[in-house]
Amino acid sequence: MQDPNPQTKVQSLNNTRSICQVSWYEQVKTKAKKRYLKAKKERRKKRKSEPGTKEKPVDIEDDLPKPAYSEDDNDSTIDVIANESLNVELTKISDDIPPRKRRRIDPARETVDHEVGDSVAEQTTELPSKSPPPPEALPLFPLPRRPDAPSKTTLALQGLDKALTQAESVDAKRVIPIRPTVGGAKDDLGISEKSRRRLEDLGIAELFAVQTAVIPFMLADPRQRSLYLPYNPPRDVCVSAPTGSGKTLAYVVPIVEVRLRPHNILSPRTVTRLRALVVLPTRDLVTQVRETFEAVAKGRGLKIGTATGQHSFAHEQAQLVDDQSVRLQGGSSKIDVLICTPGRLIDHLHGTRNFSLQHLRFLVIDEADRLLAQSFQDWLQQILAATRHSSANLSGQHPSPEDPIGSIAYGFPYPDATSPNHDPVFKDGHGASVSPENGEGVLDMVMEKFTMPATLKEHLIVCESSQKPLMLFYLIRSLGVTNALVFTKSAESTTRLVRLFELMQSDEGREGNAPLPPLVMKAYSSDLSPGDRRAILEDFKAQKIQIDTYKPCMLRLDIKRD
Ligand SMILES: Nc1ncnc2c1ncn2[C@@H]1O[C@H](COP(=O)(O)OP(=O)(O)OP(=O)(O)O)[C@@H](O)[C@H]1O
Repeated sequence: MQDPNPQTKVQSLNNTRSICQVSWYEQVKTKAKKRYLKAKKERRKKRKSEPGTKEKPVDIEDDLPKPAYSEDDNDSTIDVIANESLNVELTKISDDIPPRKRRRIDPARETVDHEVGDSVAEQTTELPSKSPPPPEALPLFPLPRRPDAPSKTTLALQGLDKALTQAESVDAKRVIPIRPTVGGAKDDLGISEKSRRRLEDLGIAELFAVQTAVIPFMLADPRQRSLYLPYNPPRDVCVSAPTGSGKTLAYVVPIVEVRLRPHNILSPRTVTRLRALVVLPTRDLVTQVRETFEAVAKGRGLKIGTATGQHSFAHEQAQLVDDQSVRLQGGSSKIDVLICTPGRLIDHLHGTRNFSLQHLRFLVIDEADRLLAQSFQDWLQQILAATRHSSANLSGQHPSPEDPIGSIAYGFPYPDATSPNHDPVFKDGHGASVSPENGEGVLDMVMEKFTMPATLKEHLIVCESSQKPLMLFYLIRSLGVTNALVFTKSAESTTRLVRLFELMQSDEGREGNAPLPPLVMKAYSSDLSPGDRRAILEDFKAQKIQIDTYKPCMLRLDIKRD
């Protein structure tokens, strides 16, 4: 019967064919497997029969490539055929070559190997391995280390101005003779013969430490000696040195020298200009500095003026400027040097027509640490503004070209606050015994560490504030002090302390104690007239007064004792 559906026939034929294929595959697989197992058995037998060979827990199958005809693998006839031939090959190889042995790892030996190093390398090469031999010794990496902490000095100097950290420290004991010794090296102080003679007349035979640093800095370069510096930028210098170390002369001598150099274009002078301005905190200091200027510049024709408020404003104006009737472009001046207090200076900048700082060559801020603590009317900024351009905005004058101005700040530890220019030079005259390289000299100064005279003895009594006068009196009496300066904070407390001391002294003999030598006490303050103040000082120097009470910052005392 003809199949109604020819497709069904074809399919049944196909089914028959696939059954045949499976049975053929099973046959081939069984044969190959048998051969493989047989070969394996023989290999085992052979190994056992070899003398001294123990059965090892080595599975050769692990080392050899796995046959592709595993029990689970029945998906491809071609694979089976290929694996069959592979198995034959493998059988041959395993018959000829002893099977590779799996290396047993002995932990103890492994440790020793690491320690031994070279021998490990030898043993490793014996092992059949394709990996490159390990390096003989691994490089040692440095262990992490805690960085050294910066020194106290480095930390303290952080953020300070370069000029301050690189300050030139001057040895306090350094002196230079005014006149070079016969046959000695010629000095480079820059002081003229005329000035040397004048200083000798004043009893100055040698320059003190701070003067040896500042005077050559301002005079040794011939360009600095000329009045005008058209191509040279102005320079600033900040000086810190102990009281009485000679700072005043250190700026007075260069100013007198520069102004009166014979080769200066204004010598012999035709026009008077205000060239130097010295600012001080008190009238008494102004008077003292004026005396020093007059002494050093004697016979040189230098015109010196002061403005402190001691005289009327009109009187001072008449001293300062020649003509106030009309505005003059370059201003007008009757003096070469002005020594003043900051308040009065600002008054003249605002209120005196033709008073001008535009030709200023030197600006000296003496006692700068105290002066700059007073922000009164922003006086320093006003002065600097008046030196840089026309003071037209202050006294109604017209603009004029700038003149270079160099500033000298004395006793001020932070130069950038005072300096109108960049890169000020700092001279530290405290004579630090440490080297300047390690910055400690500067550090002492920054930390306001004061140098005390070696012979000075200090006594300290801790007491209640109300007991202070009593304790002071006890100290003076018990130590047998015959000359004392007592500083107070105000003129009023100065007077009160003197009164208290007089009362205490009058009470001393009442308890039947042996009378002590009487003390003479005086109050020295701005409440007194200049004449009275001078008389008190003279009496104190002559030891007619045993105790003087002062308001600090009032004056500088120069007392010479034999
Ligand atoms: N080279 C010197 N040789 C001898 N005496 C000097 C010399 N320099 C200054 N003197 C004297 O030393 C005293 C103190 O000097 P000066 O007033 O200049 O000190 P100072 O450092 O300005 O003090 P202060 O810190 O109080 O302002 C003055 O009597 C002065 O005449």
